Amino acid sequence: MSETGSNDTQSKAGPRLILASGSARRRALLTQIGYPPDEIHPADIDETPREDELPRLLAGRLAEEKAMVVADRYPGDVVVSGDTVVAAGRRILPKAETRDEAATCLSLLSGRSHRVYTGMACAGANREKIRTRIVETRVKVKTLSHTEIDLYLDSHQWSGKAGGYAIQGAFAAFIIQIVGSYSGVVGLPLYETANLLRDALGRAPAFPAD
Ligand SMILES: Cc1cn([C@H]2C[C@H](O)[C@@H](COP(=O)(O)OP(=O)(O)OP(=O)(O)O)O2)c(=O)[nH]c1=O
Repeated sequence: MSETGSNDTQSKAGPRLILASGSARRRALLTQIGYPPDEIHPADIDETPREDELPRLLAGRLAEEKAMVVADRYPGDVVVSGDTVVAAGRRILPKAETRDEAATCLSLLSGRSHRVYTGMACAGANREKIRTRIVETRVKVKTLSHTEIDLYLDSHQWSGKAGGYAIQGAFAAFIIQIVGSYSGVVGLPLYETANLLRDALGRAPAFPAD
C-alpha cells in the first residue's frame, strides 16, 4: 500500500477507498464490513475543541476536517474518516496520554453513564459534498474500586484512547450497559458507514470469508 495518491485503476474499477485515519481499529472495522481501505493516509489536524464547543459538534467537525484535508490529496477517490469524542456531561474527556490523565478520566466515568459521540465523514469521488453522520452512544460504567482502577492503569490499554478506556478490551468487564452503536464507540459506526460507502463507491461490499 503506497501513499502516492495515484489512482490509475479508477476508471476500470471505480473509485478507490482512502481511510483518513491512523487508527488500526478503523481499518479493521472497514475490513469487517467488506470495505477494506485501498490506502491509509492519517490526517494531521489540530483536534483542540473550540471554546464551549459541544461534544457532538466537535466529533462531526473533526471527522469532516480529517476527510477534507486528505481528500485534497486523492482527487477522484472516496475518502472516509472518523472521530471519537467521550463526554461526561458537557465535559469533553481527553485522549489519555499519561497515567494521570487516564486516572482522572476513570474517576469521572466510575459509577455513572457517559456519552460517546463518533463522527464519520465521507467525501465522494466527485467532491460535490462531504456527507457526515454523528452517532451517540450512552455507556453505563460500574463503580470502580481502587484496585480495578490500578489494574486497568497497569494494563496501558487506555493509551491514546478518548476518555481513557477501550470498550474492545478489558474495560468491557466494567460496562453495565451500552445504548447506541458498539462499533461507534470503537471508532466507526458501521451501519451508517456501510450505507455511505455503498453510495459513494457504487459497489456492494466484499464480505471477508469466515
Ligand atoms: C472510547 C473508545 C475510544 N477508542 C479510541 C478510538 C480512537 O482511536 C481514539 C479516539 O481518537 P480519534 O481522534 O477519534 O482517532 P485516532 O487519533 O486514534 O486516529 P485518527 O485521528 O488518525 O483517525 O480512541 C477506542 O479504541 N475504544 C473506545 O472504547
